[in-house]
Amino acid sequence: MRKTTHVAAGILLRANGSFLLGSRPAGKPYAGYWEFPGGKLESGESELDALKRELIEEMGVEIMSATPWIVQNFDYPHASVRLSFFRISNWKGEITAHEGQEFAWQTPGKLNVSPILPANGPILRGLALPDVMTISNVGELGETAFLEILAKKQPSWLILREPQLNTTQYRLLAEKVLHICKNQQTRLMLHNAAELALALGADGVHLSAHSLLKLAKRPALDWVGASTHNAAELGAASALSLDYALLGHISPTPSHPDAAPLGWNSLGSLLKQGWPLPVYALGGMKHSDLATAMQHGAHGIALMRAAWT
Ligand SMILES: Nc1nc2c([nH]c(=O)n2[C@@H]2O[C@H](COP(=O)(O)OP(=O)(O)OP(=O)(O)O)[C@@H](O)[C@H]2O)c(=O)[nH]1
Ligand SMILES: [Mg+2]
Repeated sequence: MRKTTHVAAGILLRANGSFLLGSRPAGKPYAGYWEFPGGKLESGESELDALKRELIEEMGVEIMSATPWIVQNFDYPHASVRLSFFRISNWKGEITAHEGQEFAWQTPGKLNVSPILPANGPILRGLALPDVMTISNVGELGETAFLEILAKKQPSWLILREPQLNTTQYRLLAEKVLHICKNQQTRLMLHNAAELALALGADGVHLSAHSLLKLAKRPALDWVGASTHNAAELGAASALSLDYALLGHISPTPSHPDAAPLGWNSLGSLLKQGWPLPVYALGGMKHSDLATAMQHGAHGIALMRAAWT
């Protein structure tokens, strides 16, 4: 087996969600391809230390805070790389091309530069995911109240998970919810219902861990995510190239009164193993938990009760 080169790369993010790409300088492998600024770890260096050094060297930027994001392994003809991506929304210094590269701010889902480094293609989709994923709560709120709050709050993404409904009831609800979501540009993920999502034209499907483990291939929908509880299930979601995973439950929640919560430390150690997909902290989350979740390597938080109050 050949040696793996460890690389740290930084995603500079502006408040409007746009992110920075740089072109690789002449003389390097894949010159002219677009990438996230960063480079190889030197011996004994941590990923974050390497990233801080590279961003100063390559572009005169001092990182004020960065949170670990996803880890992508990729085999190039010239090297096998393990890329650890960080999200950076707080930095100091003028962005300056110290290596003759070009820089371009990009909008998720609407890239206007090319080509992109092959390892980066799959991860760019993750930048279109929201910090807060919302999960429906018709079960506790009742349908009328839920639909009203949905139209008022207009979340950017919604997972319609209502296990108390039978197939017919769920389909009827999904039709109403989809109508509201289309009007207000909320992306809608149906729960364990890939065929219904295709038939109705919903944005994707969200799988329970149980369904995830039974699947041999990714359902043919634009967006596919899954609920997970441990490394084996995160591994299954990664192997199917899913777009995101929810991981929980992290804090005590009335949804799982008997099961012990994972807690932030276990979430942190699980995510430190490095997964190629964004992971949301789920279970007993409040809006105020977002920063803690991100510091532990999560992409964001998934809210059920707290999303609708
Ligand atoms: N910086 C960076 N490297 C990436 C990305 N995606 C990706 O596949 N790589 C690969 O990771 C490796 C690290 O690249 P690098 O050339 O930036 O390393 P470096 O800054 O330390 O350069 P040097 O070795 O010339 O000093 C390359 O094989 C590159 O193709 C990315 O988004 N950013
Ligand atoms: Mg570099």
